[in-house]
Amino acid sequence: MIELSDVHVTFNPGTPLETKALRGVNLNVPEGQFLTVIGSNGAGKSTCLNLIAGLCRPASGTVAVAGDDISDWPIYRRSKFLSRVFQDPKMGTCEDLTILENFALAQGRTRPRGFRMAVTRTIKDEAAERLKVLGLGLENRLHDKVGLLSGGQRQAVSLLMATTGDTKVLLLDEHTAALDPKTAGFVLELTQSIVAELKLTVVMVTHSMAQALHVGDRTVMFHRGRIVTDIDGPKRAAMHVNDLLALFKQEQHEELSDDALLLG
Ligand SMILES: Nc1ncnc2c1ncn2[C@@H]1O[C@H](COP(=O)(O)OP(=O)(O)OP(=O)(O)O)[C@@H](O)[C@H]1O
Repeated sequence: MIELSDVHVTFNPGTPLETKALRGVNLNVPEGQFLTVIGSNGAGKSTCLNLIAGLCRPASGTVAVAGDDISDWPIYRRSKFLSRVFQDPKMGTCEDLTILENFALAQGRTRPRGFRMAVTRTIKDEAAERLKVLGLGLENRLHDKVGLLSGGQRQAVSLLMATTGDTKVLLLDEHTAALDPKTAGFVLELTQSIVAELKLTVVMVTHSMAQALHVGDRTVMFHRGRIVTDIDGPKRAAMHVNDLLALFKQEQHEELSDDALLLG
């Protein structure tokens, strides 16, 4: 479904600030797979998501989705099948618009020439139906401004909005990191149930090694712009957080500082 072939991304090339953020990344994420991505600070995780989302372009190599080389596609063209949820709950929603208006906006996401924000009865019914599943009573607050919601409520709404329409690929950029543990657990469970229901292909960046191992089907670890570990199946199922940490140290021949990765 998602295929990165020998991708290199370099920021500020040819200047003293040159940074090789991705250095020959090969990654094939099959349709329906839930991939978790972990790595130390500056390893290239966000750059990888940016590359798939179209926020940066490869210096060389290709990015393909469903067999199409999308390396040069503009963001709006990708948004027809791809969406993203960020760490900051404020990033996924417009606080000055109501919950319903935000849903209408999400529906318009797939249209290339600007968005239409017409709130039709269908959108209202769909929004209410999907919000009801959250069990937060938000289906009765369709006309409340999103700015009134808590961070967790807002992130749950962001997730619903990101998975409206024809979304096939979901990119999660540490989307539970800014939430308290209980709310993070709720949003993560919601994520897993939506992904299973809609059979989405997912790339989730996390700093939590436990989350990386226990959520999804496969885990890759980035270090200095390269994928250094790629585990799935029984090997991954039998692995504990400490094993993953040991594997990282073995791959890198170096010690990790405690703040580079969260062990919990
Ligand atoms: N827009 C940019 N301009 C210049 N350098 C950048 C830019 N974006 C990222 N970088 C650099 O590229 C490297 C990879 O950054 P990236 O954000 O992908 O890492 P990360 O693994 O997501 O790290 P973190 O966990 O700290 O968010 C880093 O050295 C970073 O400073």
